[in-house]
Amino acid sequence: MDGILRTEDLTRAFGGHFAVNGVNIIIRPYTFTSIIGPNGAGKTTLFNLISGQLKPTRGKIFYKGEDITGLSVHERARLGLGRCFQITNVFPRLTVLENVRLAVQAKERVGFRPFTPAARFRDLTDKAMEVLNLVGLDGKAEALAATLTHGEKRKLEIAIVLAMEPEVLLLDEPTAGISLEEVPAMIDLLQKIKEKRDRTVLLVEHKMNMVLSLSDEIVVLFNGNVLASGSPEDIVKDERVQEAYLGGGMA
Ligand SMILES: Nc1ncnc2c1ncn2[C@@H]1O[C@H](COP(=O)(O)OP(=O)(O)OP(=O)(O)O)[C@@H](O)[C@H]1O
Repeated sequence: MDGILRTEDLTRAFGGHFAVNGVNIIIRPYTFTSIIGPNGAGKTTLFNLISGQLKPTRGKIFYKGEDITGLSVHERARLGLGRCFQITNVFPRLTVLENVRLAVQAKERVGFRPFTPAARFRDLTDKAMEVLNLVGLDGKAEALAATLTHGEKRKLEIAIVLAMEPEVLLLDEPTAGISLEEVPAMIDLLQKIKEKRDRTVLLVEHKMNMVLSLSDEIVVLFNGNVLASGSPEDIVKDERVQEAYLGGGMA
């Protein structure tokens, strides 16, 4: 089975150091899959290889059976791989709604336009509000993006990517840097995205406890290799995984 995404012997070296080393993973469509591992395990490197920000030293990446190894970030995005690009994606002087409406508009530019300009504007606004509703930022629609908290900015960033309707949503540590009080709301949002079951989600995270409840599948990286992969139940039982996480203490 090919899955929606598959890597084959995916490898990236920096100098003599193999950050990702011969990784073979298969991501099944419409699943929520998390890539976890201790610091330095190679998660971000693997993620950057999948999104196209980094080129592999060796190996291949397939999307829906097609070899996309040579494609740029933008070409991959056009095929349906949507990645949250940190906060740089957000225009701080625009409102939250304007930020998301621009993303809806960018997505629809390529599509069929049956509306008058006014009706089209309403339609874009409605679609943007729908996404803001999902991420819980509808109450902040008219706020300037610059005034959001860090956690809200990360939600906005997710809203912008969701507005572009990617088939695969790539999320890089969505709780990184946000305050502890904002973490449960982010987990709730990830849960909601999962429950919709309308796209495949690939999450990179180093907090084991956070991904156990969210994930259908977990891939554990250690020293650039896949240490284990399987359901959350399989992963918690795996002794190699327990050892990798501080000799038994799951982080
Ligand atoms: N651009 C780079 N140049 C040199 N070494 C790098 C580079 N990027 C990553 N590395 C090294 O590759 C290894 C894997 O790094 P990576 O950032 O992928 O790990 P990670 O699992 O995402 O870690 P963390 O949880 O700390 O973010 C580390 O040893 C890191 O120092």
